[in-house]
Amino acid sequence: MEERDEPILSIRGLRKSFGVKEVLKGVDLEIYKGQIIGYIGPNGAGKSTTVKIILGLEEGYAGQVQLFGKDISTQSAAYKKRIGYVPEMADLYDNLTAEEYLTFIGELYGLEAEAAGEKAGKLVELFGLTEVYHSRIASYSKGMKQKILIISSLLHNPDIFFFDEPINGLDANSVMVFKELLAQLAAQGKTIFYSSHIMDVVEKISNRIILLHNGLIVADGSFEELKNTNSEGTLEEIFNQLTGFNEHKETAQKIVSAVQEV
Ligand SMILES: Nc1ncnc2c1ncn2[C@@H]1O[C@H](COP(=O)(O)OP(=O)(O)OP(=O)(O)O)[C@@H](O)[C@H]1O
Repeated sequence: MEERDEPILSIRGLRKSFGVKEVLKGVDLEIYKGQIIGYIGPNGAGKSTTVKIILGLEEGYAGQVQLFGKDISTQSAAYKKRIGYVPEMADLYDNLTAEEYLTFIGELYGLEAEAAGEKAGKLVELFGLTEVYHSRIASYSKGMKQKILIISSLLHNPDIFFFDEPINGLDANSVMVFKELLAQLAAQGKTIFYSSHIMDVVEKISNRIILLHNGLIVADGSFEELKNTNSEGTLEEIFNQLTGFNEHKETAQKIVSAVQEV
């Protein structure tokens, strides 16, 4: 068993407002090495905002965020080299080839150009992209671009990963590889923070699920634990229950009526 005394990520009383709108209203979290956290919540709940604060991309918050045992507001930016990040939407440098882009990213993370190129080449092959390695990213399909983002997050062998809808656009076989990759990375002691709306995937891959709703954590536990404390069966149903939503049929009917009007 891993030593679990020291959390790798610790968040206390995190609050964040945009104008008069308070998005995070006091989030408390302790995350340990080797955990796969499914971070879920309705649209606009504040999931990306939480991740951006941890990554140092969003300032002006109240509360404390410690990563790798130190407050992120006082430690040097070097801590970012221990983070792998797949954002939900990314501007890839479309005019570059994957080789150019990945070598560049590897260098940003402190790898030597040659080592970065070699590692990128190996990962590109394992992700089945060798044929297009020297083509411009602009010519890639959606799933191929997503694989490049995933490779970018892995290149520098980080200790913690933040994935935001990482399997967007991946085909079924690639999803299987990715899910297995998460399990094996976690078994190596890597920590994974996985934000997604695909409930059946979150249910299967996470060993801890955290539900953010109206700026607060309203559920935190393994899927089994959530099932025991809530009457419903699947994670989708637990999500509906905890966010107080049961109007999908009525809402769909109203949309159909609105579409058919005039
Ligand atoms: N830069 C910003 N300026 C103003 N409001 C913002 C900004 N960033 C986020 N917000 C607001 O904060 C709230 C939370 O946004 P956030 O992107 O964190 O939600 P989310 O849980 O990731 O949602 P989704 O599931 O839709 O991706 C939303 O109401 C959003 O409009």
